[in-house]
Amino acid sequence: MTHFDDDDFSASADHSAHGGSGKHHKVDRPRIEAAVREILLAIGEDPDRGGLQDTPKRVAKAYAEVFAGLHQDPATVLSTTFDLDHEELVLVKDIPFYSTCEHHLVPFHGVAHVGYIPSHEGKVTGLSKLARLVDIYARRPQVQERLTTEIVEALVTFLKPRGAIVVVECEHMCMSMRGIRKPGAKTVTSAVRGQLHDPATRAEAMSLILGR
Ligand SMILES: Nc1nc2c(ncn2[C@@H]2O[C@H](COP(=O)(O)OP(=O)(O)OP(=O)(O)O)[C@@H](O)[C@H]2O)c(=O)[nH]1
Ligand SMILES: [Zn+2]
Repeated sequence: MTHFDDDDFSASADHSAHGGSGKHHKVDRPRIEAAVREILLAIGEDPDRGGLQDTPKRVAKAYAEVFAGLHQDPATVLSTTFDLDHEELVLVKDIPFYSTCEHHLVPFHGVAHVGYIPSHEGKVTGLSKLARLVDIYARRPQVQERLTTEIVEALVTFLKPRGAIVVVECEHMCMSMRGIRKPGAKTVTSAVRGQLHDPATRAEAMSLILGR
């Protein structure tokens, strides 16, 4: 019998940018375990030696966590809103996160800065929800550009803000530990929407983001 990961994932997960199949599979741990055993054999290891015996199970458990975002719905996170009558920029910066490069399945990690100007009704969400939003999209096979866009689009869709900005700064392990081998190289991506396109507003947001 197929055993699926038993975490409480939403049935209405947003898969629009991930596979596009519309199917809502949860993480299939036995399948990961079998695949990891195959990889160990393929690299010339003995998956039955003491130190590796539990590795397929551990990797499956870790993948269920690392890719949990595939089965989480940003709508549920951003449904917590307050009428605070605040119509100026709200910015949570330096949100640390780990994601997985979809090209090499190794980590990329860094910080995200997430800001928005609430709608005229002053509808704001909880600050932690912005960090939760980052994790939902980071815990998927990703490229940094899409991660950045998906976060800003979720803000636009669910908060209907007057403007939104997302800046992401990352080091990609696929560029550090292998391939070109340039540890420390940082990739910066940004996405802006609405009033944040205005040069003065954008400059204010960027100075807050960069002013460490
Ligand atoms: N744009 C973008 N590229 C990424 C990201 N993560 C990894 N890459 C790049 O994806 C590319 C994949 O290139 P390929 O030539 O198909 O694969 P490769 O032979 O492993 O490439 P090298 O990393 O150059 O050794 C590399 O240039 C990576 O640096 C990302 O988030 N965004
Ligand atoms: Zn990579």
